[in-house]
Amino acid sequence: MALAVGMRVLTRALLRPWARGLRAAPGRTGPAAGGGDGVRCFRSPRVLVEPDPAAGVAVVKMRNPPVNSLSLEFLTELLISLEKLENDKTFHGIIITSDCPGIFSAGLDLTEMCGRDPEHYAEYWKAVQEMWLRFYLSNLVVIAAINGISPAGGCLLSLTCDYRVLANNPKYAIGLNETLLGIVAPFWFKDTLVNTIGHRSAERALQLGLLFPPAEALRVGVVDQVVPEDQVQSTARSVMAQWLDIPDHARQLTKILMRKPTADRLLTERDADIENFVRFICKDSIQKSLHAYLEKLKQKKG
Ligand SMILES: CCCCC/C=C\C/C=C\CCC/C=C/C(=O)SCCNC(=O)CCNC(=O)[C@H](O)C(C)(C)COP(=O)(O)OP(=O)(O)OC[C@H]1O[C@@H](n2cnc3c(N)ncnc32)[C@H](O)[C@@H]1OP(=O)(O)O
Repeated sequence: MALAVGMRVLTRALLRPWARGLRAAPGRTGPAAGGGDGVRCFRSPRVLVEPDPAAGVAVVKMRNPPVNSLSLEFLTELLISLEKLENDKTFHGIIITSDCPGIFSAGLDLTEMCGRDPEHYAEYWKAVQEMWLRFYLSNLVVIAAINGISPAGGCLLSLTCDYRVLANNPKYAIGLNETLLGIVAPFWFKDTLVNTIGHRSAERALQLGLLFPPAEALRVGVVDQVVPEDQVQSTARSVMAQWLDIPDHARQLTKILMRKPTADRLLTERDADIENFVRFICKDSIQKSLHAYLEKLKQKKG
């Protein structure tokens, strides 16, 4: 008993620095509907939360069609959903997945980084940082059930999770492909990949902008498991049960021990990182590359 209380105090002390200043901004979430068992169901236009209170797990479904691009509004809604779940003692784990067929997330929303003013770029980048910090340091067990393609920011979101299950579909691929767009993955994207697959594999993947199909993703370690498409959710649920069997405080402290140095680096350089991003993204050459890339995506159809 005394040990459990001591662990709780220690956990709070360790988590406190991240809790401060990391609260999600108020957004457009809909009213929480009370469930019959007292557990709240969270609704927002782009995030669907399906709670399973008996298991202590909630499934968070991203539904920002057509491609779940991480727009400012979508990021805000995701963060608010995460915060609500973290603040509800019913939940110990979340499974993040997509409600858009064939696409987990197309990554950062290119329209947020093109043809806007520097203030907008700064606001957007702060939200991207926030998403990374909040998911990376979440006290919940976070499992990605990756049921679609997951480039760049979509891959980053998966990499913040504790475990990744990818559907075995040859159309799906995952990786940090920024260089293919003529842009550079920031140091904290790079650090997260290095922590997951090691320095050499990360260097090669980042320079070449590799998008790994399922078998390759598993071999290099970008994902932990590849399963038939119809088993992605059930696999995520059974992996979650294993993780939830571990005493929560011990697991949370271990997660923080493993991730703190990486998160600290961004926390201490957060403003400089925003300035760097704004300077980089405002360059004519970068704007031209991004415009050309967006045009190519649009013309693909016609
Ligand atoms: C040393 C100095 C260092 C300094 C460093 C400082 C700062 C670093 C600077 C920048 C870092 C930025 C990091 C960026 C991270 C990112 O995530 S960038 C986004 C990367 N994403 C992609 O490359 C994916 C692009 N999309 C696709 O490949 C495809 O859309 C698809 C996901 C495979 C889906 O294909 P399909 O189903 O065929 O759908 P469409 O291509 O037709 O797309 C439908 C519409 O969606 C629009 N769209 C697609 N992706 C995005 C996106 N990421 N953002 C916004 N919009 C997107 C697409 O244009 C279509 O729109 P329309 O319907 O035509 O209007």
